[in-house]
Amino acid sequence: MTVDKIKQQKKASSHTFYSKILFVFSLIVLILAIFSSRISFPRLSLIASHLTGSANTITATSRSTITTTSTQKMASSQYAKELEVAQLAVQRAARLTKRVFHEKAKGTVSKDDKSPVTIGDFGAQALIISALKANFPSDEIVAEEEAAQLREDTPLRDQIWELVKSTKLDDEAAEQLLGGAIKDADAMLEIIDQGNSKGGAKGRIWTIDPIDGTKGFLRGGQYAVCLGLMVDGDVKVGVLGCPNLPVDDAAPLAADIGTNATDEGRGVIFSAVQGQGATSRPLGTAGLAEGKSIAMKPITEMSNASFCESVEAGHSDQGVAGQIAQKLGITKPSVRMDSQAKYGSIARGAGDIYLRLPTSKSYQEKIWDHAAGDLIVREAGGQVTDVSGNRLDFSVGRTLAENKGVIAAPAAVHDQVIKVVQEVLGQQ
Ligand SMILES: Nc1ncnc2c1ncn2[C@@H]1O[C@H](COP(=O)(O)O)[C@@H](O)[C@H]1OP(=O)(O)O
Ligand SMILES: [Mg+2]
Repeated sequence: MTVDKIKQQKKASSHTFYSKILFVFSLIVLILAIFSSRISFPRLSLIASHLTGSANTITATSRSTITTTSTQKMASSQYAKELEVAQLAVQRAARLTKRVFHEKAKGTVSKDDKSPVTIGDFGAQALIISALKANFPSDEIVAEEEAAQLREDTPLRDQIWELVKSTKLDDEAAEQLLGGAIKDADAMLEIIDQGNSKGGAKGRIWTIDPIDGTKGFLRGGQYAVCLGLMVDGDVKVGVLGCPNLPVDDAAPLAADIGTNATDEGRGVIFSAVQGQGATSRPLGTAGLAEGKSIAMKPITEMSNASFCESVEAGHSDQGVAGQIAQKLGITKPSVRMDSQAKYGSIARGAGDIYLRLPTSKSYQEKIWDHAAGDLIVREAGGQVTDVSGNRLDFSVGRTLAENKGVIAAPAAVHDQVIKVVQEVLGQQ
């Protein structure tokens, strides 16, 4: 054996020796790393890639880091598509209701429970459900209206169909996102009846009140187009279109807010996603206008606070509300307005407290009358409960069977308000 060959063999065996040491060392580091909860998986693979020197692993690591980042981004904008579709659907439906609002004859008929419903209610419900079904076909829907009456009344059906087929957003992309036009009048009736879910605690369920505050709508006052998404009984997305509220979030709640609304400077969409805050934006006729974050106004002195309640004395006990306000030290008279516009108004700090006191033992509030407003107020820094201080439970069907009344106030004073509510109700 030549000296050269011996040298080569020694070099080779020492190379194998060092490789073995490096391999054992790598193994120890890897085991330690696995047991250390502080080291994340991307960092783990980075260590592995350094140890093995494999270019492939480095690529995989970068990819896994990118995936993690985009997953985190997705998590922070969870329900982004639902929010966009919901806001555009409400904007389009509000466009339809505004056309009816300005007509003298609103195609009003009486429902079985004697409450009024107009061609605006039916038309808005058809447009919203059609947009939801185009985007989320397997979601369930709890909506206020049903088409039975329209199947018997062809002239009324045709009047609604004329409205529905001619109401569009002036934005091609927005219309496309909402799935475009409904096929014909019969398809419209079927769509209206897709809002017949029983509700409940499982899965994705939308709630729709196409015109909340129909009595206000007929009087020329406040009303709201309302849409909420519940997932497993919890409200995740809420949108309120309020065509007759001032656009300006800072506009104080005037006593005449509930009457003689005009289009001038009016029309706002409130929206919220659970954990992402609440927003307001002008109600438009095309794509969505830019939104602004909204928050409830802190109450420093109860004597300066204002409270809202229903115009309709049959919907909320105004006498009891007056006693509660007096006991709280509120000196201003109540601001009366119809619909969930009350929730939106306190969420942006135009008003402070919303009181809804039961007028009968048997009435059960409907989930579509509260789902969106409840989330928007809570996301703006408020608390919403029933008169006993329990959170509204949207998971028990089409009504809030477990709750009586609604008390909404800034979180910091909500307990104080509930205490007084219970004192006053206890004396009844
Ligand atoms: N006795 C009642 N108590 C509370 N709310 C009621 C009562 N009767 C009807 N409502 C509902 O009040 C809502 C309007 O509330 P507001 O007074 O805040 O504008 C309507 O959706 C209406 O439902 P419906 O449309 O079934 O008549
Ligand atoms: Mg309603």
